[in-house]
Amino acid sequence: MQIKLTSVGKRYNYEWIFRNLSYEFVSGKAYAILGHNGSGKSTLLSLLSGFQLLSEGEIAYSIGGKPLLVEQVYHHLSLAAPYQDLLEELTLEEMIQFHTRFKGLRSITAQQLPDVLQLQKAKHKLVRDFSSGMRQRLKLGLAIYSDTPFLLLDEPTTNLDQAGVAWYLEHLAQNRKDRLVIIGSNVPHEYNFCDEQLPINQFHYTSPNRKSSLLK
Ligand SMILES: Nc1ncnc2c1ncn2[C@@H]1O[C@H](COP(=O)(O)OP(=O)(O)OP(=O)(O)O)[C@@H](O)[C@H]1O
Repeated sequence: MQIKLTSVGKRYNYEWIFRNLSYEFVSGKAYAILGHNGSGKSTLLSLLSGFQLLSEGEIAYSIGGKPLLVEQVYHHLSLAAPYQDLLEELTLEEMIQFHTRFKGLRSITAQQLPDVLQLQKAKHKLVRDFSSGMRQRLKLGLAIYSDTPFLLLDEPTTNLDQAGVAWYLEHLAQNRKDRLVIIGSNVPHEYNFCDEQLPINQFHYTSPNRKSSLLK
């Protein structure tokens, strides 16, 4: 999987979040998108996932050397993010069954996943009754263990305790080979292992006065 950005910019209404972003992401590497709160990390991740439209520029995707339409990216993508919903009315076991109808798992079976998540005791518990750390582990486990070449993780250790952070680092390390991994973060322990760091601030649009930053 390869993603090439050429002069990409995104604005909401009249506010440019970033502009002139040219970059190339390739499989086999892990990338950290860095920046303070509100700097545009989640915005960039959602552009990369194809969930949001660009305001300017181009994003080209390819897989195995063949071009991939943006509409097809979600087939090859797994995602864990704070704004992602879980199905509250399902039990853990049902949630895993539901997920695997759309995305198969890599290296383990659906029956093994609760053990891998260290949530075996919660197999029959409704997701709505999960603690925030359990929810985060479930989101991460479904993303990391989905059989996809493109893994996007936004703020992956949100709500995790020390053991949860260690779990995340271990399971991601075991499942990142040959994948493109992109992490949005401002917490060093969740991205220290990444091969590349991309501070979003360097693409912030700065203008001498606010008027000239308005869209012409
Ligand atoms: N749908 C939207 N409409 C208008 N403005 C938006 C929208 N989504 C995000 N923004 C603005 O874009 C900017 C970047 O937001 P974004 O969520 O990408 O930042 P972030 O770096 O991920 O922040 P955090 O670390 O707090 O999660 C912020 O100023 C935010 O208010």
